[in-house]
Amino acid sequence: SDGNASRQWTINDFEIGKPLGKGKFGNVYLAREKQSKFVVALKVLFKSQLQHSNVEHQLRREIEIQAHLRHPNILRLYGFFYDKEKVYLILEYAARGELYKELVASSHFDERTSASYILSLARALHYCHTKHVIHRDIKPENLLVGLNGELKISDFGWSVHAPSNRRKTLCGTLDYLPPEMVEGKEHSTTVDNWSLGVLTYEFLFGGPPFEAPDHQDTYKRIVRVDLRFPNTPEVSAEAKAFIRKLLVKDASRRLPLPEVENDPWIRANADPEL
Ligand SMILES: O=C(O)Cn1ncc2ncnc(NCCc3cnc(NC(=O)Nc4cccc(Cl)c4)s3)c21
Repeated sequence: SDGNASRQWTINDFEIGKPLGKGKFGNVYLAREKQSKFVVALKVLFKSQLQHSNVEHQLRREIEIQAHLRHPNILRLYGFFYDKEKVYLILEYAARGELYKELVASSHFDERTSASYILSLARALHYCHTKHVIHRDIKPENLLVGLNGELKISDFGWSVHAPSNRRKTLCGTLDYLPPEMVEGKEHSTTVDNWSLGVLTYEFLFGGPPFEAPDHQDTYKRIVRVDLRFPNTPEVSAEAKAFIRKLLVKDASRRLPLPEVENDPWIRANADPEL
């Protein structure tokens, strides 16, 4: 309930468990709130590093945005607290960790698994877009898996309100960015539609579509929409047709997210229980 979100937590309210992951700004630990015995993930961020990288405003925006998002496929940010040198994010615990590890372990997903994940993602992103929130950083590392295999979009550290021309300092990979963002132009919610297409390709083929030895080559392949499909693994024509509906240079012509569930490939392959 929101009653808890606003109370002042301290680190002494939690028992800290095993580290779940190591990040650029700090680590994530399994933790349990002592009174309620509620299990969470606790991300510990060092203020010094946040200040050094000048991202405090981004963190504040993330906390603000996440406070208003409630969806089964969006990882909850229950609240935060801080002490002299650290900021702590109280996060929903995703018991099966990063989807990325499963993708690497199996090299690629089959069409039913891929379509089911993509449908969940489309619904979560459409929910964000109805609240004028663009995630902007949809990639396997930001997708977590819950106890029952359900997908959770996480890390709204790069999200903004639409429309935006806020530069995404291209420190990370360009692979998931649409042409309008790599070109630094104004962009809107449909940047996430593009990323959904990149992700579909990566689930099915094991790597992103515009991968290249260096930034410049990736940049060129994205702005030219230089999309090629390898002959292996074997992928259906319907899957390729679905990807082509999202990887469209003209942002206004990308498949709208509410129409994803009516796509023939999604209908034929996504788990109807979703
Ligand atoms: O820990 C792992 O590696 C994987 N793992 N495994 C299970 C699990 N369950 C829950 N969460 C996990 N990880 C944290 C996911 C995040 C959610 N939201 C974030 N936000 C953020 O980092 N914001 C942020 C940071 C620094 C600067 C700025 Cl500007 C913004 S990180 C889990």
